[in-house]
Amino acid sequence: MKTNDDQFFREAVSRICGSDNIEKALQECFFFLKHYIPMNQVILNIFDNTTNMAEAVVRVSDDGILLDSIIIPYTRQVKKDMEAYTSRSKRVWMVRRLGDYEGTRHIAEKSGTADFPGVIMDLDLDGRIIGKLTIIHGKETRFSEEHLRLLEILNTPFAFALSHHLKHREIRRLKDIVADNQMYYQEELNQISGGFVIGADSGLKPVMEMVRRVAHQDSPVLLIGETGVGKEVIAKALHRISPRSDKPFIGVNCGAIPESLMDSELFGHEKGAFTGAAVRKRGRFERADRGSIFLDEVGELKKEAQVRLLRVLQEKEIERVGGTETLSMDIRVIAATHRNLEEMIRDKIFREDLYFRLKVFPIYIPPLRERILDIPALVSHFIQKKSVDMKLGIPPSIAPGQIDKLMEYQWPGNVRELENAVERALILYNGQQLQFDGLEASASAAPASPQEAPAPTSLNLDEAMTQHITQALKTAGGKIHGPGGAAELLGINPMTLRHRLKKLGIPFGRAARKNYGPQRP
Ligand SMILES: Nc1ncnc2c1ncn2[C@@H]1O[C@H](COP(=O)(O)OP(=O)(O)OP(=O)(O)O)[C@@H](O)[C@H]1O
Repeated sequence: MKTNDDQFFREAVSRICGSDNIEKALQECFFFLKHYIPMNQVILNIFDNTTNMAEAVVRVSDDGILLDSIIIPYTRQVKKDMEAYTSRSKRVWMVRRLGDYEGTRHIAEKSGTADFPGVIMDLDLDGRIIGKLTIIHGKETRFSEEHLRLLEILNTPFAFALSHHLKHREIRRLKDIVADNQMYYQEELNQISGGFVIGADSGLKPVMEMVRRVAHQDSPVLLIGETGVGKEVIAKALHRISPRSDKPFIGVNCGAIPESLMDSELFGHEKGAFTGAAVRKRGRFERADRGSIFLDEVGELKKEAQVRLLRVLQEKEIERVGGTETLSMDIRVIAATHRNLEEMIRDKIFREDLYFRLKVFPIYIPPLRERILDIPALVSHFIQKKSVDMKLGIPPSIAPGQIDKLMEYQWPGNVRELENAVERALILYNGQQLQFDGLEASASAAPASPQEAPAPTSLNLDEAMTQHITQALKTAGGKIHGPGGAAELLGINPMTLRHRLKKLGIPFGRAARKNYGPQRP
């Protein structure tokens, strides 16, 4: 190595390895190399053999670091070229037109440099090409053998820097997955520490029966019910008993994400896809891969987002915003709504095709006023849970007559409202017994859904039975016998059920089916 080569090498390496941030390092190096080799753009590319995608990992030009990401599929020819490498004698060579050389054609076309001459260097580490460095200058530029010789001196440092960057990137990706899993296990812990379904053996029995039936399939499930009835609780229960239970459960509140961020939230984005997209971000679909995605308030999705969601459901593929790579997804979709989607279809604010995709298996969750027998267990569950959260020591007991009062109330906000009422009572707790005051004032409040008739509130056995059987009929869409029929859901003989229906005066049969609502399975 000549002395000036020695100095050149040291100066260049101090720049290539001078920063953990490869963009910054390449930019520093670019300014230095410009004194020796003509260039107005330098690109570090990788070729991923597993996905057959070529990616411009970093691009630096006279204008600075170019942020828009370029990832494109590469052809068999490129692969051949890479494989032929071992028999090629040169690691650095020039091409008259970047668009004519297979290994650079795709990225050159995408970056508008296809007509330019360039110098290409295979970056070689441990006898394997890990990427390419491409140097580009004006159309008339003639690179010399001396330029190639100088560049080749820097092969190993460039290869090292690229390899270090790729490892760093992989660690970031894995960290992301670990964070996801952590979130998931936290959820699991929450479930174990009391987040299970109260009422699974009473008012929600027909619901849980449906959940158990569908859990082992991959079919989309649509949970329908008023706000606060526990749709998310049921969605988590479904995921938990499904074969995907060891994979993530990712929730999306479709009503809470601004329209402008919806695509990036759901599908992720590439680095530089828009202002502020400084790093690549995985979307919720990608995070939910092999697990379940819970699309809460799906009725709130705007029309454009509905179209994109439909495409994902049909094609089971996503593309990150600003990306070209297509990612296959294996996801169980659980959607939920408190709105009447059929009415929204009539009003042309919800797409019918999306509705049919989502409602493959609809499950109706009845409002709390239709399953008042669950109230005592729910109240006791919330008292236990919140006493721990509020560090109250031994959970207080309930004053006599209070449970009756809670069972007489209509609960327009359903279980959520009940949970809040318990919390309020605990805050006001004076060391005696728990009182639930302030409910009477809103006892006449209308139910959250105008479609639902108020339930009987008496504890009379016949009335409670009527309520329970009516719920099973609603879940079964009025069907009595056969799979999914009310008799099966209730675990009794269809003949016995018919007998009880007559005795209790509950309408049934073909003519009465309309009573059990079109949205209910
Ligand atoms: N069966 C249940 N067992 C235990 N907790 C429940 C049950 N149902 C609801 N909850 C609790 O009530 C609250 C509301 O439930 P959840 O968020 O699942 O309702 P939702 O129907 O999804 O509401 P929204 O329509 O507003 O999204 C939560 O804190 C939840 O833990």
